[in-house]
Amino acid sequence: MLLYISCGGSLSLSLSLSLSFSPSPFLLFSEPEPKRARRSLSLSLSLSLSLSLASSPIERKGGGGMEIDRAIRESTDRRLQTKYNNAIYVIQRAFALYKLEEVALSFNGGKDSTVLLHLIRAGYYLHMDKTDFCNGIQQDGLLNCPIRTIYFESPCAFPEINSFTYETASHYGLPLEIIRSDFKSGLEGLLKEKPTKAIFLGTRIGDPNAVGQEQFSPSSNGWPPFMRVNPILDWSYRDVWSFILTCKVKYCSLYDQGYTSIGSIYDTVPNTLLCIADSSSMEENFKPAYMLLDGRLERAGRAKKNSVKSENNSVPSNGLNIVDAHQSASYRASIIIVGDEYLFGTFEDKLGTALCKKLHDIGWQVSHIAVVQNEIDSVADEVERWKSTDDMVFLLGGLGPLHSDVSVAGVGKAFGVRLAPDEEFEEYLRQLIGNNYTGDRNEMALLPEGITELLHHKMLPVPLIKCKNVIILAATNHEELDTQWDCLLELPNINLVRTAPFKSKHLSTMLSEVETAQVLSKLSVDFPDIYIGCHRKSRLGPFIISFVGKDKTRVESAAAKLSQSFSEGAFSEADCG
Ligand SMILES: Cc1cc2nc3c(=O)[nH]c(=O)nc-3n(C[C@H](O)[C@H](O)[C@H](O)COP(=O)(O)O)c2cc1C
Ligand SMILES: Nc1ncnc2c1ncn2[C@@H]1O[C@H](COP(=O)(O)OP(=O)(O)OP(=O)(O)O)[C@@H](O)[C@H]1O
Ligand SMILES: [Mg+2]
Repeated sequence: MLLYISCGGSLSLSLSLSLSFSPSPFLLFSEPEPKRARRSLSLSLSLSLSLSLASSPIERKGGGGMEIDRAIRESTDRRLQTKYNNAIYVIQRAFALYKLEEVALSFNGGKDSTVLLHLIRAGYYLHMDKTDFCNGIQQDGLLNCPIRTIYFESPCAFPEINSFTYETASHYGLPLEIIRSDFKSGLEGLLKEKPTKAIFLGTRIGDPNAVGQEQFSPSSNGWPPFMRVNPILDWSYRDVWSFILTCKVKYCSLYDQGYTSIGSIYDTVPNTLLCIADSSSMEENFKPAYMLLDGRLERAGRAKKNSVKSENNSVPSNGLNIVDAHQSASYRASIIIVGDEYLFGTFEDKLGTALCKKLHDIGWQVSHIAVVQNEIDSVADEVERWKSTDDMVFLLGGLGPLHSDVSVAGVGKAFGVRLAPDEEFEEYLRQLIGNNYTGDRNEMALLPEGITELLHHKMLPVPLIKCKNVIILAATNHEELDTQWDCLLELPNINLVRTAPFKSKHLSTMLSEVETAQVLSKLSVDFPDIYIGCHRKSRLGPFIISFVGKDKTRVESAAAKLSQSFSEGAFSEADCG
């Protein structure tokens, strides 16, 4: 369903002029709150085009976007200026490529779309500025921003987000098009009703949906055809807040209450990293979003989709359901060991086994352990194979500055993303190894773009690398593995969930495999939820049968059933540590 709401703006010059003087929308807006950080705005008298218009009605009403351009140019933040210039370039390219009525801004009141809105206002002002000078048109008509603005309104949105979106649209005269259906069908309807060739989005590298996107990316297969324009794709969390604070633009009040990335009311809470410890108060208080130091943790307040699995281990009588119940309570991991030395037989891998034990101890199943060569393709193939079937994939080895250290590149290839320099990781490496790199850029700081999360912990000299559900461990011995594992268990939001531990029982017998085979085969059918494994240390020594599962009673009854099938004393309990 599509609703068109005119908020005081229009594509027509005269209409936008008359409506922009209506005072009511502006009353909704106050100056930025005092607690927000302010930067002094020095009024330099440089002969910039924007300053030459400083006293025009555009500036007085604040609708023309020139104040944004001026705030950035007057700031001393060189990084922000570069990011701004690049974003404006992308926006101007879009305005040059498409007719104004064919482009739309996808705006949802979030911090990224707030930045995007103001960049578009500035880009539009600069674009029109050039056009008008060419055409000899006066500037005074550009009080509002007449870019079509689409908002997918949902009953699950925070009321603060909803009202901020409406107020902002009203304030800047954005012609708002409200869509009350899911993104895909909403866009199908939109494209049928109005020719829409390009849509501006506030997507940033690091967003789950940014993988593989460029600044201009056609919509995905299966989506209606349009160009996704992502002017702030390369902006960091810090860049977003530098822009908002430098330009002193209003943002949704939730960001002053500890929210750092906003989804629905059902999956978003304030970011605990901003919680202010105050034992005297019963209430939890939070610092504003711009105080978050590590932007990589901006989504720490967002619940992970599908992260909560059923812990219900109850066993129904029907065997099929037993399997389902058992599987739903288990997480699966795979382990990939990278190293030619293990394949030559020169060294024996012990860390993989130790990691299996650690995973087993937190109730996870290890589906697979592989040893691969130091080749990007070997790593990529193996990661590719397991990343979608297992909850987590662990890589051991192949991390470092050597030609044979290919784990990071292999992971990037498996996800189809390129490697890009990671400033923060580079800084850690610099602190650890000084400036003794080969070449002018540290190759170890090239990480898979858009999917890398650095896992920080005070016990780790360098954060661990996580790409989606793949974690690259940096351990070379048991002690390091123990430390890294303990850190992983303490870190929030990485989905390494402790589940019900496995229970096991081991029986030892001097009976032969031939004598026990038939009974064991029937047991495995009767107890599909229990792993029944056999092991012997020597051909002539005792034969060990293991029963492993999450339900202790089921483990016990499977073991008891085996014992009862043979003469008394044929089995004794074995301790397999
Ligand atoms: C205007 C617009 C265009 C989109 N186009 C695509 C697309 O082409 N392909 C796609 O997979 N998702 C597309 N999406 C969905 C987004 O990738 C993403 O799921 C959405 O922004 C919600 O993010 P969240 O799941 O983190 O809340 C689009 C969303 C919007 C609002
Ligand atoms: N409901 C929506 N209506 C319109 N556009 C949307 C909607 N949800 C997402 N988008 C578009 O997708 C972009 C990315 O969404 P995302 O949630 O990552 O960023 P944000 O909401 O702007 O900021 P935050 O990360 O703080 O939530 C938005 O900037 C906006 O362009
Ligand atoms: Mg959001």
